[in-house]
Amino acid sequence: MAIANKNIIFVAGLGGIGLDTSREIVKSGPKNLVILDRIDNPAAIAELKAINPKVTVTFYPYDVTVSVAESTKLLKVIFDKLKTVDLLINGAGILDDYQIERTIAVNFAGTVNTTTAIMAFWDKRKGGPGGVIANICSVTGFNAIYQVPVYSASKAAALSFTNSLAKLAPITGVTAYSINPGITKTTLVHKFNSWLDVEPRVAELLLEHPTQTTLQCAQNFVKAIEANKNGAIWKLDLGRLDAIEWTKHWDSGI
Ligand SMILES: NC(=O)c1ccc[n+]([C@@H]2O[C@H](COP(=O)([O-])OP(=O)(O)OC[C@H]3O[C@@H](n4cnc5c(N)ncnc54)[C@H](O)[C@@H]3O)[C@@H](O)[C@H]2O)c1
Ligand SMILES: CCCCCCO
Repeated sequence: MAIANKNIIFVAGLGGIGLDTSREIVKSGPKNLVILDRIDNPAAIAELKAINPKVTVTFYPYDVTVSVAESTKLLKVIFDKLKTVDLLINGAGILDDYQIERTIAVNFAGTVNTTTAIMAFWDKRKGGPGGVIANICSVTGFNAIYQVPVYSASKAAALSFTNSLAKLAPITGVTAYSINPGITKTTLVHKFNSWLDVEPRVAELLLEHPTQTTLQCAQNFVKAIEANKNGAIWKLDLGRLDAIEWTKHWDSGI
């Protein structure tokens, strides 16, 4: 998908990975970049507008843990204004294995509910135009950081959901792919709690290994958007962008 002249909704577009990705997206000249986020950062919005004045950058406060009905109400405001939306990026995530329910609510249910809400506007069975969803999951969805099993499982769940969305594209007209960053230096990863304190030094130990910058991640994120490959499982690790072949161990047959 060429980003130029498209309308993009970016949930969590102001975070560490999010803001650098928003910067790279704006450089590619979409018509609208609508950022939904729990954090409000007017200076960041102003900076994005200044990067490319031709792009209309708007912000709406949004917490992905609200109901589908609440999400739908916000999306209606956006669709009434934009008329069409080409890409939804779901990027919200927390990393704190003390917060079990909230981790599942933000990282998994938040992605599911926001996706479910936009289907009302896109589903071709209701005369919708279809659309594209990019879900930010994680390499921990492939193989866990087992000291944060709740976080890792929430990302595996989001990855599984995204893979199913892609398989359902012929029915719904909505395609989907996952964005799976490796360890990327943001505030999320500086320090975080392991589950039941099984490893108090988990962040310190992980950060002893090579990481990537948010800019490297963002530049590869844009390449994945441009590739626009339904069902792709993109690994964005150590400054690389690689499509992962998922190993099939069982097939439902349907
Ligand atoms: N940094 C990494 O190493 C890494 C690796 C793989 C995946 N990820 C994922 O990338 C995404 C961004 O992470 P980051 O490292 O930039 O961290 P970050 O903490 O800088 O960004 C997290 C983003 O999620 C938003 N968010 C959190 N809770 C929310 C809620 N309830 N409603 C709406 N928005 C909410 C935050 O406001 C922020 O914009 C997350 O989903 C994270 O799990 C990060
Ligand atoms: C340093 C640990 C970062 C974990 C986030 C991977 O999704």
